[in-house]
Amino acid sequence: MTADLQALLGRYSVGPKHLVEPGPDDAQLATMVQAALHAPDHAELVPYRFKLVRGDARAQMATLFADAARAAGKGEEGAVLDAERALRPPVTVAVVARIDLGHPLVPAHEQWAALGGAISNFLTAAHALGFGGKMLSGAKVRNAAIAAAFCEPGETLLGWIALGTPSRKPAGPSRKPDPGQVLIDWHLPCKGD
Ligand SMILES: Cc1cc2nc3c(=O)[nH]c(=O)nc-3n(C[C@H](O)[C@H](O)[C@H](O)COP(=O)(O)O)c2cc1C
Repeated sequence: MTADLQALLGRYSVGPKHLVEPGPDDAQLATMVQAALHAPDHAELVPYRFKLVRGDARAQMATLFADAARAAGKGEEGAVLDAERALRPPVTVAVVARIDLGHPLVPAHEQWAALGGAISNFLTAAHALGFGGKMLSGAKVRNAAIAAAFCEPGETLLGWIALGTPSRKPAGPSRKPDPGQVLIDWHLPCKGD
């Protein structure tokens, strides 16, 4: 198997609990974004932005997360847990969608598909560079204060990619379905079926 395929087939998500320093540096992050930009993207709209949260900005995001947890009725324990989700990963990348609902050629679902491909390429590049990462969302993406802190009008906060050095290998075997469940020979349905 080629190294490229090994990186692709060996990728797995690593949650914030299992991410430690060091996080990726500027050049490594730029490579991840380059990989994201190589995903299929109809009309090259680049319908997304990645916003880096690192250093002191993590504490600012932690405050937003804790306030959102309190507003959602999670109490002080929930607030501490959610703040921890912002503080633990060495680097977090907020994923912001910029979907043009009125585009004459590219409908919204194609733009979302382009964003999905970008996230996938980003995470595969992170893995190939030796980092762990996980795409995360949760109800807090719909919290008004958090959304306003990350988005311009018309943008949507999809979630965050937590990034760092994995402190452990995946817990068990891959839960992915057999390719045969997904790859199906197509024929025109017979009339009367
Ligand atoms: C847009 C998006 C949001 C996600 N949000 C969460 C989340 O909030 N919590 C979570 O545990 N997994 C979430 N996931 C799934 C994980 O990122 C991951 O894909 C899943 O745990 C499967 O692990 P794997 O990537 O190792 O196959 C999300 C995935 C996507 C694409």
